[in-house]
Order: sequence, then C-alpha cells, then structure tokens
Amino acid sequence: MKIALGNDHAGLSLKETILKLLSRLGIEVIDYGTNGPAHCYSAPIAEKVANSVTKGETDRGILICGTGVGMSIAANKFKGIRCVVCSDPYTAKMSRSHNNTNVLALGGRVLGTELAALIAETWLTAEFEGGKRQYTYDLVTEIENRNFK
Ligand SMILES: O=C(CO)[C@H](O)[C@H](O)[C@H](O)COP(=O)(O)O
Repeated sequence: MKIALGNDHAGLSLKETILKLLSRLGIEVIDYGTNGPAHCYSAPIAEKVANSVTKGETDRGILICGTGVGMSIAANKFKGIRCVVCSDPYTAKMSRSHNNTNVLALGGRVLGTELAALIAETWLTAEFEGGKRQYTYDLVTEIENRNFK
C-alpha cells in the first residue's frame, strides 16, 4: 500500500508518530508536507493528498491538522474521496468496513500519540466488507455523480 500524507503546522508533531507507524507497517509514503512549524492553510494540503488518491498515485491518504475537521471538509470536496475525521478506533474500523473510506483525518491537538497510532493502524488494516455495504457505497456514489461536476 502507498499512502499520501499531509498536515498543517498543527499536525506536524503528530505526523512523526504516523510516519513511524507507516514505517513499522512497511507502508510507502508520499509526504505532501508541511515540514516546518510556520502557520499554513490546511485546504491546499488536503487538495494535494486528495488529488494523489483520486489519480491513483497513492492508495489512500492520511491528513493531520489541529482537529482534523478543516482537512476532512476540504478532502470531501473531491469526487472519489471519502474522508473520515476520527478520534476512536471503532469508528476507524467501521469507516473502512462499512463505508470504504479512503482518507483518514486526525486531530493533532485532540489525540495523544498512542491513541492516534492505534486509530491509524486500525484504519490501515481494516478492509471494506462489500456485500450489503456495497449498496450503501453505491448510493453515495450516485449522489456524487448527480452533484459533482
Ligand atoms: O480545521 C483546521 C483548519 O481548517 C485545523 O484544525 C487547523 O489546524 C487549525 O484551525 C489551525 O489553527 P491555528 O490557530 O491557525 O494554529
């Protein structure tokens, strides 16, 4: 698996934890920054990660800002992106098995490092169930096709 990773200044410190996790799991990463402490806006970084996933350069994305909210809102503006902002492992797992999310957004100012790593590992290793979940997935795709240019 290859992951597109993006963060703003508020997500920089948690990024180190996520990079270590990805390395331990043997997952390749494309890092879209930021890599310095200066204030930056989250939406353009979310855009880079979303484009990387929708173009197939990477399989999934992980975004980190202060709360995960700004990043997730921006990412979900892209056709083909299903981003979950997540603060617990159960939601992380269900967002994969029931909803087939392809981007995870984390709050660097919300989560401790251990919890964030557990959420990310759970999300990275959970699979989409398909079956009846596919119908739910397809209903959302129909909405997307009707409403996204
Ligand atoms: O949601 C966000 C951006 O839309 C993030 O949580 C940002 O990291 C946060 O808003 C940054 O806050 P700051 O006061 O500008 O550091």
